[in-house]
Amino acid sequence: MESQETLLEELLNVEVEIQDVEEQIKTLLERQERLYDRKSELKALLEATKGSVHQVKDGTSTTVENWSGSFAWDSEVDNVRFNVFGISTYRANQREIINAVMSGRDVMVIMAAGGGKSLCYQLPALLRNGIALVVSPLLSLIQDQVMGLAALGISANMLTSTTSKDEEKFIYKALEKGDGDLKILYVTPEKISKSKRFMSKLEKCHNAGRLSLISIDEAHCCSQWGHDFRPDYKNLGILKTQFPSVPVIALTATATQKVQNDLMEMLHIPRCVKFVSTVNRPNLFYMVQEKSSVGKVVIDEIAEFIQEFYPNNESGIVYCFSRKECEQVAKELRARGISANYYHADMDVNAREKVHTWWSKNKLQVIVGTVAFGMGINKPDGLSSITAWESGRAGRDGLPSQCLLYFRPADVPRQSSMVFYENSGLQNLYDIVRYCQSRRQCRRSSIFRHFAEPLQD
Ligand SMILES: Nc1ncnc2c1ncn2[C@@H]1O[C@H](COP(=O)(O)OP(=O)(O)OP(=O)(O)O)[C@@H](O)[C@H]1O
Repeated sequence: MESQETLLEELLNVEVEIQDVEEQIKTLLERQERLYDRKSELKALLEATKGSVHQVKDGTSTTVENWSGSFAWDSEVDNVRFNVFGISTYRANQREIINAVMSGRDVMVIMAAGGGKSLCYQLPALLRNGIALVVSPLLSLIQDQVMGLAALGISANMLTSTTSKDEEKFIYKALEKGDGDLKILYVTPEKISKSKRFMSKLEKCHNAGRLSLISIDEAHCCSQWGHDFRPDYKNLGILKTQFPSVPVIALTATATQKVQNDLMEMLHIPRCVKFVSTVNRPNLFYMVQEKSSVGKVVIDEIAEFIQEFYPNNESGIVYCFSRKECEQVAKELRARGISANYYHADMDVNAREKVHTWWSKNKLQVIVGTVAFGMGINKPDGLSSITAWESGRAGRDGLPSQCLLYFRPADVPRQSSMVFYENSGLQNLYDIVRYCQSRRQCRRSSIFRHFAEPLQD
């Protein structure tokens, strides 16, 4: 039997060796992190290079024409901007985009969430003769837009699964015969791909010279490389084929170079004028918090965060992974004195609309949703306690807003199984895991890198 002294000596040696190995692991992990960062940077740069070659070949460039010069419609546009939309000055690229659309060109707009994309097609829609068609992926998004336009006194309608028979009749008459007052018509993509009746009315509208503009909102949904591919968006190329003389404006907040190229191809707009604004949103503050394995602790933390930073009922969204979790989290937040309700695709349309309206009118502080609630909700104020994927909703009024992501490495396998069959699914997931784990890099810089944009201070 070895003496106690020998054992102690060996224990000490082992401890020293463990410490040494831990140091080495730390150094290696740091090295791995740097390499991953450089890898993403190089891949993004490579994509961007491919893109610019493509741009030159296609002649799609923002520099060829001067869209900020003066145009015949300047005074009319200014009048509508100010007196109908109540907007005193343009934000970056808005005026140029409007001029390109008014000139009848196909246009692609990449502009950060809340940057003011809607004005870029709504304003030309009012000035051009006839009806503008807007394709938008989600009911909640469409309802929100139509509500907003009605408040401005603009005649906009939507043709979706919830449209009443009377309203449908009104819309079809407007398309077919030019009756009634309709300037902007919102539809979901299924209408284009599945409703022969609608397409035939649209054709009549076009033949009579009354289809003024086609707008594809959230256009990244067309691309399998985008983060939210929707099969019905795949067929939207038919619009340009059938109505070649009508300008198409494709808008999205997020499109890597690969997605942009894909969109031009899928929507048949190879010669579009492209406007790319910065992805940077200086008013958003990104934070990552380690997520406890105990559910109650996480809810306590979220509730404390809301109560500490947003005591005046400022609006927010909490995103969860599943519908069941949304319901549980909303209940738990209510139990902690926060006015919260859930929103997900399993609810019936009326219940969903009610929650959305309460929240919009500040009768509800927090919506707990799946990403179904993410896209396009136009509510400008307040906080968002959200995943990085959906920070799009936060701070749309330009005021400071916080984006807090709860991360636990043990959640990764569950997420992996969900995205495994998606194009670039795992790659995107690992990017976000690195975003969470990196302690060295500014979080904002990962966003620039992902979209191949030069770093800003
Ligand atoms: N030039 C402007 N001046 C002031 N406010 C503006 C201007 N342009 C747009 N807005 C307002 O900014 C908010 C966001 O605009 P909009 O909904 O068009 O954003 P978006 O780019 O479509 O965002 P998302 O990608 O999230 O849908 C709206 O409340 C809109 O009225």
